[in-house]
Amino acid sequence: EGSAQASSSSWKKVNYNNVYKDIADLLEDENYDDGSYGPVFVRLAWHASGTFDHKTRTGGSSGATIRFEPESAHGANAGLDAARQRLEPLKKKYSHISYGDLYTLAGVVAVQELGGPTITWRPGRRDKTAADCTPDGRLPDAAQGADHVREIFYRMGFNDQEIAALVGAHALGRCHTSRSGFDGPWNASPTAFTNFFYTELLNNTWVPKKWNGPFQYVDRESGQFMMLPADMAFKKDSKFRVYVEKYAADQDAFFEDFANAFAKLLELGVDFPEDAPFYKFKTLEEVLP
Ligand code: HEM
Ligand SMILES: Nc1cccc2nccn12
Repeated sequence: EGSAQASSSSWKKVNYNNVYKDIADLLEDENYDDGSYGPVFVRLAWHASGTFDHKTRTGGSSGATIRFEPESAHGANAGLDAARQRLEPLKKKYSHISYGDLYTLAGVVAVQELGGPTITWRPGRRDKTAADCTPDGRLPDAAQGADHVREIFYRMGFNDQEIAALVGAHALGRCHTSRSGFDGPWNASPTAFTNFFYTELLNNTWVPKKWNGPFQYVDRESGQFMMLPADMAFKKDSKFRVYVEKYAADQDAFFEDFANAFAKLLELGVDFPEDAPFYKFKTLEEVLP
């Protein structure tokens, strides 16, 4: 998956409103997971960006090195080839777009089209080569708790409030034993961007799942839904819990804080051209009511 090394002004040759619409048209597929590529697009955008180290200014969403081995083969990135392959035809169609811009924009489209807040986004990420891949271990380990989560996200430059807002994206999608090894749906509506991650985390009784896979939780009420050990850290840790309770009680507050933190995540490590415009895209529904 090589790409013509974008010149510093390639980004000006792309109509991002058209790219938004084409990505939105790719979302639905009744034969994929719960009927949408939205959740895995959000995970691709987050993993492409979450490698950033603010001390060394390495990693982050400029470069899109997640598309190359060894990074694409890191355990945390298992399954993301499904998202990259779904988006590949758009790289062909919009030859001047960078993978970095394409992958992050796909995350924006997914959040917005699944009912989430408007995410401000800028073009101008420039692709790098496989030589610039980041080392493994920069993304969080779901088997660990609050101290590890803080270590990973403080390294990116986030605070507790931003971390607690970001994890609300677990309202989307599911775990796959073939990818992370964890299993299962977490809720009956995994393709709706809501504050349900927080309400379910707080309102359900979560007990260890009895199975021979990795340690995870299941809700005692239905026995159907899951939470990761790292998810439970947001309920157990008193500083994170303050935000979990705030977002469970107020979806608008969650949307506002998520929009700010997700926009910041997707810009980690990028030196944007100073004339790159900020976009606030309309959803398909707003354009074609
Ligand atoms: C707090 C640390 C986090 C940990 C330990 C974590 C871990 C995981 C794991 C193990 C999965 C299941 C992967 C699979 O088997 O397919 C997953 C899925 C997902 N994660 Fe996270 N995650 C974290 C934070 C985030 C953040 C910050 C975002 C986005 C802002 C995010 C978005 C998602 C989405 C959308 C899915 C569903 C993907 C799908 O359905 O294919 N996660 N996460
Ligand atoms: N959707 C999803 C993915 C990964 C972890 C998780 N915990 C709760 C929900 N959830």
